[in-house]
Amino acid sequence: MRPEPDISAGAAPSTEARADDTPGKTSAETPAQTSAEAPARASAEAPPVISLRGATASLGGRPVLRGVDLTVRRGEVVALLGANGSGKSTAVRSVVGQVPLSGGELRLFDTPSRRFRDWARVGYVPQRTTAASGVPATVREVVSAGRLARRRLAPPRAADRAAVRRALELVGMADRAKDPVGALSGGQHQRVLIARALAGEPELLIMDEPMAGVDLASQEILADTLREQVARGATVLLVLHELGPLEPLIDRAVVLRDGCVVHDGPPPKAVGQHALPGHDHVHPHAAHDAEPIRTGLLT
Ligand SMILES: Nc1ncnc2c1ncn2[C@@H]1O[C@H](COP(=O)(O)OP(=O)(O)OP(=O)(O)O)[C@@H](O)[C@H]1O
Repeated sequence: MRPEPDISAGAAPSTEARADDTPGKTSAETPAQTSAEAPARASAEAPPVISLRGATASLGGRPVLRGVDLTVRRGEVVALLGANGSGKSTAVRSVVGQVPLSGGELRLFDTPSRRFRDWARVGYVPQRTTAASGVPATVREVVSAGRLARRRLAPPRAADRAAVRRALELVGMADRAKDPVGALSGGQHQRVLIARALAGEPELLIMDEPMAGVDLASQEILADTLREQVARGATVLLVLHELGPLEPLIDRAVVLRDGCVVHDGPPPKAVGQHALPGHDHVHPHAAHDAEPIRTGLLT
């Protein structure tokens, strides 16, 4: 079982986890910030950032992932789709080390997960919960937590404060920096959680249903924010129920059903009747005898 990492969703990696670490890259050195390398995005030749092979995992004694293969290459924006309970959250939680794999292989930035320590390269926005609304912290404090993995326990420096400010501006929350997070609407709260992940200037951004329960205005801000991350060369894995305003950004969709991948390719189009709840989507490229793909876009 792998140790559970602390990543930019909250705390800096533990001292133990860093014991055999090689010196991490500075944000200035990371590929995500190197515009000359940006053309590699979405290329089949780009190196894999996430590689799950035959991944299996169980929760509460029940198999939830049953042999998942998922590759996300540098610069790609991949949507993980599927009906409720198909295993999407479990798959991304296994990628960030919160759910141990019982079998298969996970590599991050071409490093076996058991040896991966460079969590500052990863930004994770978990599925939204209401738990944080009771936390007596300001918006700036929550977003600043996203720098901890980069600061490595050192006091915040000008670069840290600037990154926090930039992240707050990106999600349109700069004017709320001093407000308690408990005073925010659901959509604003989600924007703060995304700003927390962005403050770490991650190369890989993983978001679990970032649009769920978010008002239209916040959705548009989040779509713009993501567009900006994609433009700077970030690699993105998104758990989504429907593509919605993010559709133009998605390079590829992976659809899960009952813990197995049933589609890996172009994002399914959800238009007209296909967008109605409960519709079983059949992808145009599916084999003739393939069962309908329940994309979970709206189910
Ligand atoms: N902590 C847990 N203990 C036991 N079973 C769990 C736990 N967390 C999730 N499950 C079960 O694992 C299965 C997959 O859950 P998961 O949250 O990964 O699905 P999902 O595709 O993300 O669903 P949703 O779209 O509803 O978020 C579900 O049947 C769920 O009930």
